[in-house]
Amino acid sequence: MSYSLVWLKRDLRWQDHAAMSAAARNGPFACLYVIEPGLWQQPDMAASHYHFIVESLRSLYAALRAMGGQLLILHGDIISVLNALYDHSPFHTMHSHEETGNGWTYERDRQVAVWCREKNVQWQEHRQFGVVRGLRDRNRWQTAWETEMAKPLQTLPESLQWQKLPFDVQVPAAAALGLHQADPPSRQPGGRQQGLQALNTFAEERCMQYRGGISSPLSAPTACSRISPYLSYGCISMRETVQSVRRLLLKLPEQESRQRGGLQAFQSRLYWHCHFIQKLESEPEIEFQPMHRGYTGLREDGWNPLHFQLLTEGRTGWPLVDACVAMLRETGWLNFRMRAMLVSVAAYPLWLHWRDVGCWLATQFVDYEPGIHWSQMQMQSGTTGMNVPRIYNPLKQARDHDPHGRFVRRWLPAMRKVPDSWLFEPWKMPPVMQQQLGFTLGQELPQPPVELEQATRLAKQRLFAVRGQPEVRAAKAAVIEKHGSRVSRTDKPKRKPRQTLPEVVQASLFE
Ligand SMILES: Cc1cc2nc3c(=O)[nH]c(=O)nc-3n(C[C@H](O)[C@H](O)[C@H](O)COP(=O)(O)OP(=O)(O)OC[C@H]3O[C@@H](n4cnc5c(N)ncnc54)[C@H](O)[C@@H]3O)c2cc1C
Repeated sequence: MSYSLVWLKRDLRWQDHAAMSAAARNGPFACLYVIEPGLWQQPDMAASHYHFIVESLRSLYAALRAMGGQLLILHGDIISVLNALYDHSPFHTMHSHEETGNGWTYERDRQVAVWCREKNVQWQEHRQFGVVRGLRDRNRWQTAWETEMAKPLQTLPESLQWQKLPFDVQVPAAAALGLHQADPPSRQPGGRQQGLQALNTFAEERCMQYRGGISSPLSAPTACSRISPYLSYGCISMRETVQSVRRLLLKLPEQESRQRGGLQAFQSRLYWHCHFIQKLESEPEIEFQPMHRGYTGLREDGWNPLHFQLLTEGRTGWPLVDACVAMLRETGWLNFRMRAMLVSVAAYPLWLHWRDVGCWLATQFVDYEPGIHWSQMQMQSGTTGMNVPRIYNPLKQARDHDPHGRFVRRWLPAMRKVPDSWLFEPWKMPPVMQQQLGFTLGQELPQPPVELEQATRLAKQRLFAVRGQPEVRAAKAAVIEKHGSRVSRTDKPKRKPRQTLPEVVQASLFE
């Protein structure tokens, strides 16, 4: 008897799984995950992503087995794997979730569509977030998001007809896929249980620190929810997350204002998750080209390999920047503000193009989600054309968010010897003092490669010269029309009408 195939991608769960639920309601089905060598050769992919995925697959494998089923995990390019399965036992339908991935997965999906047509296999793609494929009108987007989030969770029928296939699990070592980067030793572990644990501990307790706690790199690791990798690889679904938060909010007594405030602010971030992914879904080119094409050529010719090397090695000399790189290496995670600051330093004083910096950061973030990542890379580099460029000064950020140097001293051992008065600009310590403390400038204490204020001013001038061009100004409206948020214009309860919408809305993200 023929069956349906469920192709799992960034949706490593069975709960609230539209693709699996549709297949299971339609008779016998089999579940497949493919480890595709081509994907792992892309410059934005890293060993940490792979290990996280393998851990998540392990927990899903056990869960399906406990239900009497099977998770096929096969290694090879997707077309060969589909051919092998089809040649062994042909299937009539393939179900998967819509994926807003990188350029490689986009191209691969086109090939899969061709294969399905040739084999007469019906490929049904289901929505997994509030992201709309083929979106025509951004104005009604938020309403569509609300509708999607309010739908009942997808369930599996009580009696399941598993199609078992005689293929052994194939999980190559990371090195066999060419993944040689170190796995951050304190990275969040993959798996649904771990995702639920992060969500529950946050919703019940940690959310009380959310407001006011998410900006400093000291408090953010516990004040933030830390669910990002579990959403990125689909260990938990967006809908179940939104619904569980809303249920909790309904139950909360009015006087629990700290918890309520935290959960409400968190909820707005969940909305932003889909809002940013929608940009890449609507325009896959923004992985490679500026969102506003008028900024093409802005940084292309100025690539400075030394600046890039100092940044990626965490040796820029600006203590907060270098401490963030050290933390990333150890944990694979940073809070929003510190991510934005790293990109800002790269894009302005170091004048590095967002694409290469973005590939490097993608390999550092365990939660790498192409839609959020590339939209944010462009926003923080000033190439969207629609957001007022926000430039984070790393010295000011350090004064505001790590005034006593606890963070930098934790991550940069050399900083432990630096007296408080030189905490923010240690390279300015008089030579005698450096000698007394046993420092050699340029070694234990790197010296910034540029003078921060001057280099930032020059970068701003270059950016604003492009921004001021009449044709660039004229093209801005089309970018807003396609990608801008409409939250305060159409769907949000109206308080004060505002004109410069995207900038106003984004402000909430800079806490
Ligand atoms: C340059 C840059 C690159 C980024 N790349 C990624 C990425 O690859 N993957 C990723 O998940 N997030 C990315 N972010 C957004 C944000 O920094 C992370 O989502 C957040 O730090 C994850 O931690 P959390 O789950 O504890 O967040 P919380 O603050 O607890 O937020 C809950 C969820 O809301 C979503 N969210 C939060 N902030 C944002 C935001 N600003 N934009 C869109 N969605 C948001 C995420 O899904 C997050 O898991 C990036 C931000 C910047 C500035």
